[in-house]
Amino acid sequence: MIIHSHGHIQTQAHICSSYINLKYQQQLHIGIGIGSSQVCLLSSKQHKSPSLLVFAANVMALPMPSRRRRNFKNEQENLKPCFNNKIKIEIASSCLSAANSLNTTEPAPEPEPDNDGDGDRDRDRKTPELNTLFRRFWKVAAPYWFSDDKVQARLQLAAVFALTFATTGISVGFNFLGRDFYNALADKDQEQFAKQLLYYLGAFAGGIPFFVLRDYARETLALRWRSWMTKYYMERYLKDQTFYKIQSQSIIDNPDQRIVDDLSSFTGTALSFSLTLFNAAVDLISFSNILYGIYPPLFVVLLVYSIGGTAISIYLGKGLVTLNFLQEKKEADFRYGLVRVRENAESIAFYAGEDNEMQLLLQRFRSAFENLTRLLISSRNLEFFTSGYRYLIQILPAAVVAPMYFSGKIEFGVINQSVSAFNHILGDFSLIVYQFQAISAFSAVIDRLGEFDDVLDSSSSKNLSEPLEKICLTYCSVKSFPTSKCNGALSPEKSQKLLDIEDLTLKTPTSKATLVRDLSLVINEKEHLLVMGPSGSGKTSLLRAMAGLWSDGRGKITFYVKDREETDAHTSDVDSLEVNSQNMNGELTRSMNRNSRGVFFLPQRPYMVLGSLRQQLIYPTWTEEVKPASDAAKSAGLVPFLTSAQKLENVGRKSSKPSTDDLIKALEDVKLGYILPRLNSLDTTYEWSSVLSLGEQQRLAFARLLLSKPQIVLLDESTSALDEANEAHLYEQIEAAGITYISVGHRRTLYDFHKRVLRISTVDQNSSQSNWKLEFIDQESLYNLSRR
Ligand SMILES: Nc1ncnc2c1ncn2[C@@H]1O[C@H](COP(=O)(O)OP(=O)(O)OP(=O)(O)O)[C@@H](O)[C@H]1O
Repeated sequence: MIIHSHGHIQTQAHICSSYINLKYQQQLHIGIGIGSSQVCLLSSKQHKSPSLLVFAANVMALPMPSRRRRNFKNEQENLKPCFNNKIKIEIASSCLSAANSLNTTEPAPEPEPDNDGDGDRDRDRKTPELNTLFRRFWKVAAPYWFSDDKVQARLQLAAVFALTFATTGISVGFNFLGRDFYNALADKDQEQFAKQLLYYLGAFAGGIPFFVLRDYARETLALRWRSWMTKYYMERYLKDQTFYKIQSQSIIDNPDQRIVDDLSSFTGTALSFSLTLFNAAVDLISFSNILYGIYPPLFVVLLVYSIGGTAISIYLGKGLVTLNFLQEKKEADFRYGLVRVRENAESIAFYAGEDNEMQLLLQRFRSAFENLTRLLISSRNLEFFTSGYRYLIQILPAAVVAPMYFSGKIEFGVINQSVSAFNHILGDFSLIVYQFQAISAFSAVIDRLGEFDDVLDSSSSKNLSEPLEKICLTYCSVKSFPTSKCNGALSPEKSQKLLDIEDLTLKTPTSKATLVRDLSLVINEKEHLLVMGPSGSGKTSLLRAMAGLWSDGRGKITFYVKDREETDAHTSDVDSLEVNSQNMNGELTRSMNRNSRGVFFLPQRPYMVLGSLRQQLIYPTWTEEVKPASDAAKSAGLVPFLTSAQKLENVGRKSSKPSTDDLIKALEDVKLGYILPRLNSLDTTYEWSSVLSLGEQQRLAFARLLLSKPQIVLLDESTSALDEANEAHLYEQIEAAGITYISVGHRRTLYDFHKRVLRISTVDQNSSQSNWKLEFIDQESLYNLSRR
């Protein structure tokens, strides 16, 4: 069986294969051949199975990574017969070989044009099931109410409910006051009328503060809830390099919008909806009694009317959830497009790319506009119904009760009372009809946040897309030189060793193309290494693997570094901290280790944080204490969970934060002292990536490095924007600081600062030969060469 599909399915099939790999490696082998433009999912001819066909068809149909996982779980049921029959299907890792061997592939059809690049996904999007929505709602909403802040949260919630209860009581009181007021009016009883008027005014004065306080308490609680959720989501987003995985693998759209807008509307709406429901329940009980007491058939008519109305509005508005979901996404895409223009203002201005930008932005806006038009049409159709529903019945209670008034069975005020009670109950029964648009928008928010939550969870537990075999990254914490031992064996030469790479084969995360094959290498202290090779051969990727960002492949990378925390202790132990695919907790420690364990990384593109020059310099080794933004915030008592993050982050760093003098010296060491007079102080904030030249930004990055004083640093073309004199100066500085470095670069001038060169060539995917060569750099012959 061969199934063809578009290129974008490659990853999906691949992830499924990884999933099978993890779960059913022993029982199941599936042949997945991935061609450059198509996917072939093969079963061996002698083991045809309808279940496998179903599975294969579903793999092809899956639209998004998150849904892919969910849907695929269901397919396990379909696949069970295959496992039971012990069908053997082969996992082919190479797509080309499978596609070529079959030689029966058909060209993939041209994809339809797509406005925002996500058309397929958008078109495939279905209205979520009600139970999925409920599950997601609970998953997103529950953690706060069981968190450290739960006592305060529950107390505030109780207060809000009590105030809501009080306001319902006040409404019932107004209903009776209204009845007596109109009775006095109809009886032309002036004295009674004046008395009722006074009661009315008194009730207003006493009752209205309850309404105001209820709203204030609700909004304060919503803000507190949102603050906690924001921190909770940001922590999970930033932990374990999840932000990097989400971005580099395009797992979900606009996580930033989900953290900012969706969380805000989720907390606000969830609270107001729960109160509305509570209010409606209390209201219903109170006013049902009144209405039922006046005329029971009126109550029954109302019940039938509202149940019918709810059913029709659900039918008419069922597409609104998806449209609202897409609207949020498209608006966020458009806003992100504008942010990119702001961030890349200079490059766009140099290119004079305004017209293209305008075109791209318009395309995004048009996509949002088209969806909004569809949303408006659906809302309009629903509105026809809800308006009719709302007004059609307005005169019913008066019309039904009037004959009783004419026959003298009830007083005039009772007509007013019945209309008021009727409207209250109608409102309570018709919550879904009246609030349908808000409910559908809220459902979209739940769906987006639930999806995000699932992704964050899968990232922090076990990433299903990660294969069983992967690179093992280890930090061996050496507490004292030179008598250290590792794994029980005394090993004097290990005292010098900083990095050991054993049989490393590195692959790209998505296409799984091999970049480096069977690399073995040891770096001792001061044995600076230069990594060279053609563009795209995998030099940066090698550093990515060392930094723990990429882990596809096999082999072992071990850092032997003095733990900063224990540098002062001078014990003679070695503590090995292994991080591998089997160890979920180890996974969590991977990025923390690198930062706190004397391994530093300077990326190819200098990164300037949003903040002052001081914050630039201490990044990422230390953080500034968070101060309340204003006195008002201080006096209002800032919620505790918004200040604790910094303290946590600084745990494990014993080296004290550099003083202002240290920072100035570091700037002077990288020849950046001249920028200080331009600024008022180290605490002035600028848009640094626009204010500093690229070379200055690179020098600033070296100042960070000198302040942090790691034992080993990975430099990815970190001096590419500098002149040779500045480059030499920076290398001298880090050499003098005792930092061992591994540099990636193309320039011949870099030979002067390194002892060895690792040459990586572009890998031949069809051969099994290693693609690297390690050479010593003969400084003397280089010197002679340069003199000639
Ligand atoms: N996220 C990714 N997913 C899949 N492939 C990637 C990803 N990022 C980079 N690649 C590919 O991996 C290969 C190696 O990239 P890498 O950045 O390591 O190259 P390099 O040798 O550092 O190149 P240069 O000298 O141009 O900086 C390239 O073919 C690149 O297209």
